[in-house]
Amino acid sequence: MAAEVRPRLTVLSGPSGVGKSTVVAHMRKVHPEVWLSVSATTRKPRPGEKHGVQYFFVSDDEFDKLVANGELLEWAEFAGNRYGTPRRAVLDRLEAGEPVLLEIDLQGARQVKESMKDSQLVFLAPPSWDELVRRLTGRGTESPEVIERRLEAAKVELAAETEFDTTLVNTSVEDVARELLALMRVV
Ligand SMILES: Nc1nc2c(ncn2[C@@H]2O[C@H](COP(=O)(O)OP(=O)(O)O)[C@@H](O)[C@H]2O)c(=O)[nH]1
Ligand SMILES: Nc1ncnc2c1ncn2[C@@H]1O[C@H](COP(=O)(O)OP(=O)(O)O)[C@@H](O)[C@H]1O
Repeated sequence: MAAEVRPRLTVLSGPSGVGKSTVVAHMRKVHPEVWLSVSATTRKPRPGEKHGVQYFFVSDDEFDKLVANGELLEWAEFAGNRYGTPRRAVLDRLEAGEPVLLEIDLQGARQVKESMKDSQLVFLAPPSWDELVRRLTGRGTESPEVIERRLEAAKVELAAETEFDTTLVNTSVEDVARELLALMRVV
């Protein structure tokens, strides 16, 4: 099989509130067969979140062990919690010839690019700064202080856009989901 048609590892990153979860949810509604890695995290589950679905919720000790045993493809600390991608499940999917999608932060995206050279990094950008603020505020899940902190982080993330292979601007969820599927060669 030629290298350019091999299924690739695709990383989706972008500032908090830009619409990453919304785009991924829409994509999986249209194409339920698309596989998304489930990360391990030390963050506490939010109401409605289930172990093994949104995340594998682990203790600090368990996370330490995952790191020590080399079981994570990448990991990072974000807003006081640790998050990491289980390595085995990702490699199994790629070896089976299936495309793989990771929704992780900028620090994780950088590590993946370093360790897996043929991965592609996709940056999800807001149509404008004001729209990002509107979405993050409008979601209504964070306090004003947390929104401020996430917007500070967003400035750093937006400044790193040129490190990514592709930028998709999230104006229309349907359009972005379609473009992402095309990049992953699912459609
Ligand atoms: N590096 C890394 N980041 C992750 C991983 N899983 C999730 N993240 C990122 O961690 C950040 C916080 O996630 P979360 O607490 O679920 O908040 P939310 O994505 O804003 O709802 C987001 O930028 C996620 O993309 C992972 O396995 N590795
Ligand atoms: N293209 C879009 N147009 C308008 N609102 C959007 C769009 N994409 C997402 N949103 C809204 O923006 C908010 C943040 O989206 P979310 O998917 O939670 O962001 P992220 O996962 O990147 O933090 C949600 O209220 C969501 O409904």
